[in-house]
Amino acid sequence: MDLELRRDPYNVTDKNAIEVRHSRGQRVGYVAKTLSTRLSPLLSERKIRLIATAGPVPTNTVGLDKTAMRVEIRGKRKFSSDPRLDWCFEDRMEVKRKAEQAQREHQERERKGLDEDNAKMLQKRKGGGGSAGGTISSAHREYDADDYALLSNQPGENKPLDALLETAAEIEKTKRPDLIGDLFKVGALDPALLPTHPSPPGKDDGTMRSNLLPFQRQGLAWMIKMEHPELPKTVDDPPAQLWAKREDTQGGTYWLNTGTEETTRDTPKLKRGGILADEMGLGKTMQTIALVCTDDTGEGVLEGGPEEPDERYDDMTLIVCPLSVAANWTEQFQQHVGKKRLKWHVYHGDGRDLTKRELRKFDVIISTYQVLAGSLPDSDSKRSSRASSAKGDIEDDDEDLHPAKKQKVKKDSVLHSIKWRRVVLDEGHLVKNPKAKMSRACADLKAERRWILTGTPILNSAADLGAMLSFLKLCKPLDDPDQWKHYVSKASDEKRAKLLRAIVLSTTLRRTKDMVDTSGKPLITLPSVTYYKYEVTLEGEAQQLYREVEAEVSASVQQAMKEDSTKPSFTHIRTLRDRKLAARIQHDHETALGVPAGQVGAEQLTFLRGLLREMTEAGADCLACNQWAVDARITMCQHFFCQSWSLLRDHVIAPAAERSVTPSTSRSGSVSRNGSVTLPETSAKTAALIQLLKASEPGVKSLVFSQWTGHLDRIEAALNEEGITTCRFDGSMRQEKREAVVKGFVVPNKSAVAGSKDDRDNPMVMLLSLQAGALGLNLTVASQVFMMDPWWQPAIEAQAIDRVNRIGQNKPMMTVFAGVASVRVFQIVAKGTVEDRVLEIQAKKEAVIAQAFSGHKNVSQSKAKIEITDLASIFGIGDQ
Ligand SMILES: Nc1ncnc2c1ncn2[C@@H]1O[C@H](COP(=O)(O)OP(=O)(O)OP(=O)(O)O)[C@@H](O)[C@H]1O
Repeated sequence: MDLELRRDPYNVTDKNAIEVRHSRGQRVGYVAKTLSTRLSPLLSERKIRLIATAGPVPTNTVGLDKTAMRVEIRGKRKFSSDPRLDWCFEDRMEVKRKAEQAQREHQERERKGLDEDNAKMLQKRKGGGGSAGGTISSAHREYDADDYALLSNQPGENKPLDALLETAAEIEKTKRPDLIGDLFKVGALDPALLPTHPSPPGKDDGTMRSNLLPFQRQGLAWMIKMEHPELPKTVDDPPAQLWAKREDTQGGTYWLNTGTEETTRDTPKLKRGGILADEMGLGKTMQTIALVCTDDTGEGVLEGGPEEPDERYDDMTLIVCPLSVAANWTEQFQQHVGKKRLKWHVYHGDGRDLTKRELRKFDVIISTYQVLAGSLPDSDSKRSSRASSAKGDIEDDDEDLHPAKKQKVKKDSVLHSIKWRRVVLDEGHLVKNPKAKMSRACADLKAERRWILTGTPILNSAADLGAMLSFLKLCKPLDDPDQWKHYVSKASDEKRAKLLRAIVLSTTLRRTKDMVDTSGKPLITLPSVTYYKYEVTLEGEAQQLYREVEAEVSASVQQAMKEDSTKPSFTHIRTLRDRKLAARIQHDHETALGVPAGQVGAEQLTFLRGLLREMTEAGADCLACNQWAVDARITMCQHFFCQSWSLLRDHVIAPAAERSVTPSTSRSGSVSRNGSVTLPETSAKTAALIQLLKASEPGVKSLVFSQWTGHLDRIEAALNEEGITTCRFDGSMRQEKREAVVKGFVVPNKSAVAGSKDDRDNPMVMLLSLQAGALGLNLTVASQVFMMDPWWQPAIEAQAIDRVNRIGQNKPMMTVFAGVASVRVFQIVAKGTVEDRVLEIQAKKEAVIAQAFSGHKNVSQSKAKIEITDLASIFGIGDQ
């Protein structure tokens, strides 16, 4: 059979390694070292190519030690005289042997003091032999198994993946704290005990093409109840949206707000909706679709019988999501419902041409956060006028808007002019800053029922919950950020923890993948996830460069901490570090090229502005806050930020032509046309990635995440060079392109491995930017995830990983390691750099958030410490 031989320059144990692959592309072993050492340099110089054949070679080489093969070495005639090829030619080898023999004899004679003439003659013979003619155009030589073999069963080489995995540290992440989930794991709050919808939409009644799973039927019933909330009937009933019923000494009843301790005799108004926070991939989209397909009256679920919906609202649901998941929603509607039953429309890009009247023909409108944020005027922050489209006919909603905080939406904001039955914010944790334009635009929508879907309700701190309440308008008055600050943030540890728990329990439902039903059966069965920390070592100059830059950044952090006004965040620091690194490398590069530092050329400026425009239109997220970038700025190294990230302000390009570029230091200088700078860590990590990808089992598709699109570019180039076909999903891509990429990738490619011929039309690797690709996508076709740079927020990483670890991940045979079916997650970390410490910070961050909910002492100090001490510890400041 034909075999393929190719260089494996990323092999860490042997830089001359040559892989042997089946014609289908699967690696079966390596060429014997004795031979690969000779051939490898010539292959790299492209002086030769190899054609190999052998008898049958099994796909599974376990148990196989060595096997012989025949290799033809082909190349251009002019290279044939290269002395490194002498060993291929019997005549040249004969001459060589004779010369060596003569040499030995000569040395012997010399040693014995024999005559000089003979020695000269022998020397001449040796030189002549080296230039002997011959051709290698079809030279070949047969070797025995010892000389020329496939090594297949030696530790570290015959099972390349096993060997690689052995060098990676397995990280215990399966037991990561899930504070919100844990609240539901106790006693009567156990979601397994929730009532089930008796007759959910499904295949039987023809309303949906799929049936809900049992826990999803419970979820649907809970959602319906939350859309029809009821106040407690007796003093013993649990509070609803924090309102508890109380009796005074005269037997009269009044209402106590358990959050603010305010009392009133007026019956409080409850709001409709809540937070569905099931872990990623358990079917929040699916349950929401079922809710849309269900009768709005709550029939069959409400104990008191159906309740007529308010007719002042249009019977329409608005779904607001990040652009990257808009296609997923249409796909899910198509898959589970179909156009005959429901009509939906995507209100984004060209889809925005429809008028209000035209939109009313649809049941569901899917739009994006970017469209919503664009509906507020640019300089709206100081305005406080009333929402323009409100005619005052929906009093409830007008009351919802805190008068001082009402916004003036643009007159043509169709989405704000509709009174929605229901508004759903998908990935609703994105509205984490209630003062941000995007959050305000969402809060200003008019809706009878408001929902947030998120698998990661808490990203940074308990304040994220407050931000969600601002949209939901639940648990008044804590939905007002100022009131939240007053009653929650400033409360004592114990009181705050109690309050947070009460808010979660009256607004949220969360089920996690490890939960079981009442009979002890898991909610869903998924393969396990194994996490590996895979360290790469930076050497020599790269290591030195990192040390120097980290020292510089450390000084900046110390300064910022002293001033206290800047409040640097983890992301700031990482960005600052990378920026400094890039600037340094850039500077060196420019010095070498003779480009004057500190100047930005017109062409480059045009390029960066174009890119900025493109990214803004595409709705790229701010690298620092992970939200849709407000008043976006781009750095010279093509990083995209909200204007407000002050540490970076000196280094950015603003959209308006009159604003100029102000490079921060003479070091930053100009950048090449595409602005890319190769950080040394990238190449070391890419080498590791290539090794792991190539060693993976046939059929295993992989997701590769990085937060820097520049890194993705370089990874892409390196992988492509290695013959590994890739596809790409990032924030700069248009909606249609994203859709097409996902559609192409989700087709399984069962027998292919990365880099084989079979991966050309159906790639085994998808490169994703963490910002655009971590949320909402269904990519269960993959069973391996690579995180190329650790992220500060564990929840963001969990989001990325759960693109594969979700319903539909049923390919356990694909990644069997040590006999266990598993999804593999690799955290590729540059050893001895700041990244090493990020993983520790992740764990700490989780613990600090958990503390806020548990009410441990000194929570507020701990909270502050995550900002300051951890930053300090990243750069070793605390140790000084
Ligand atoms: N009852 C069901 N029947 C068939 N497929 C289902 C069902 N529930 C969920 N799925 C599928 O499981 C996958 C994950 O579901 P879904 O996208 O709704 O999860 P999610 O919780 O919204 O995830 P994320 O938080 O990542 O957005 C989807 O492909 C969906 O079609």
